[in-house]
Amino acid sequence: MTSRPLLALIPGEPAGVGPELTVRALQTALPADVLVLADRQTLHHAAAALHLPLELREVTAADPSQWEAALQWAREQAARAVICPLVQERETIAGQVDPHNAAAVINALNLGSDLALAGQVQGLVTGPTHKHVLKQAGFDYSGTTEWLAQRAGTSVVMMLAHSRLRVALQTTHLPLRAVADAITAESMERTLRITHLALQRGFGIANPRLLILGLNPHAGEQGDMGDEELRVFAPVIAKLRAEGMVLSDPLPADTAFLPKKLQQWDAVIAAYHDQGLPVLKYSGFAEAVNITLGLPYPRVAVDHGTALDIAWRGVADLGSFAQAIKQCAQMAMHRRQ
Ligand SMILES: NC(=O)c1ccc[n+]([C@@H]2O[C@H](COP(=O)([O-])OP(=O)(O)OC[C@H]3O[C@@H](n4cnc5c(N)ncnc54)[C@H](O)[C@@H]3O)[C@@H](O)[C@H]2O)c1
Ligand SMILES: N[C@H](C(=O)O)[C@H](O)COP(=O)(O)O
Repeated sequence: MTSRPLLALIPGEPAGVGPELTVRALQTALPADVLVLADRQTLHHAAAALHLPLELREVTAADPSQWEAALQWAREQAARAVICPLVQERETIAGQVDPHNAAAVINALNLGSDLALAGQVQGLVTGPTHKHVLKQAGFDYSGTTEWLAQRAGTSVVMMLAHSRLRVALQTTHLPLRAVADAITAESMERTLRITHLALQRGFGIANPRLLILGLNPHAGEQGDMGDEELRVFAPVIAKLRAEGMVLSDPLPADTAFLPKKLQQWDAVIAAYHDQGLPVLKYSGFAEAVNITLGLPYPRVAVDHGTALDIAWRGVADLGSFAQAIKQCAQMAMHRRQ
């Protein structure tokens, strides 16, 4: 038995950079044992394209009693991994998504979720998925965050983070037109509570300070440019402040990210995806990770997409993928303690 956590590792979209990053990560000393959930041939082909060694030992998800011997074999040498194979319908062509292979991606996410919910793995690390090809194949999929939340039957918050900035989102993969209506007093309160609790429990911040971005330009300019800040945000903030939470007023997003201002806060709560993530990615692309707060297990993903334009060429930055494994391992250890 080892004290290292066991994480399920899902490369994501086969035609993207996920298989390449998986193979490259497996060449390095990892801070956790991993159980790869993917198509075996795709990983071998990616390794061959990169001229990298790769040995895979197959186990079945249904029989965890086999796992320890296989994990011990993998620990002995780099470029070895244990895999629960999820067979794709078609061979992967790097850079070309194929809806026929979407089911294998979804099956990997479902298996990873089931294993994590059952406590058979202590966390889930995911590479990038291609939202459109999964939708095209008939899955009601808007993102892995939402998919895992639904399978776990819980509400979650998407937070992207690097060492200098954390950004949590009130809304995720929605058309901009739908954003204002999606932010209700209930949804906002839920987002703030989940983020507050996750920062306390997962990050050791005793009383997290949350900087809340307004929805409208100039945070509504006292209601002249939109009244959501007065009508929806302010009452929720007042209610939670009365419980002791440290929350800013709704602040204008254009100056909220000034480095001096950020020093006083532990996380920024952005109203929508492209209000918060461009700043986060500009300031830390390839070192940041995407953490799903509120799940009953740690789930950490990369901060980038499938990068079809550079897949399997060996030029993709491994930083975010490696950091996702490290962060998930740390969170799993923290929960164990
Ligand atoms: N975590 C995720 O699952 C995730 C995140 C973002 C986007 N996506 C999905 O990925 C697909 C493509 O999205 P996109 O084109 O907007 O974003 P993208 O991140 O795939 O690509 C944007 C640009 O960043 C570059 N890039 C991405 N990752 C890189 C890396 N590791 N190293 C170096 N350069 C890298 C790409 O080459 C491209 O030029 C979409 O279907 C989107 O939904 C998934
Ligand atoms: N919104 C994230 C980003 O832009 O990086 C990413 O698409 C999230 O994807 P998942 O929910 O599929 O992890």
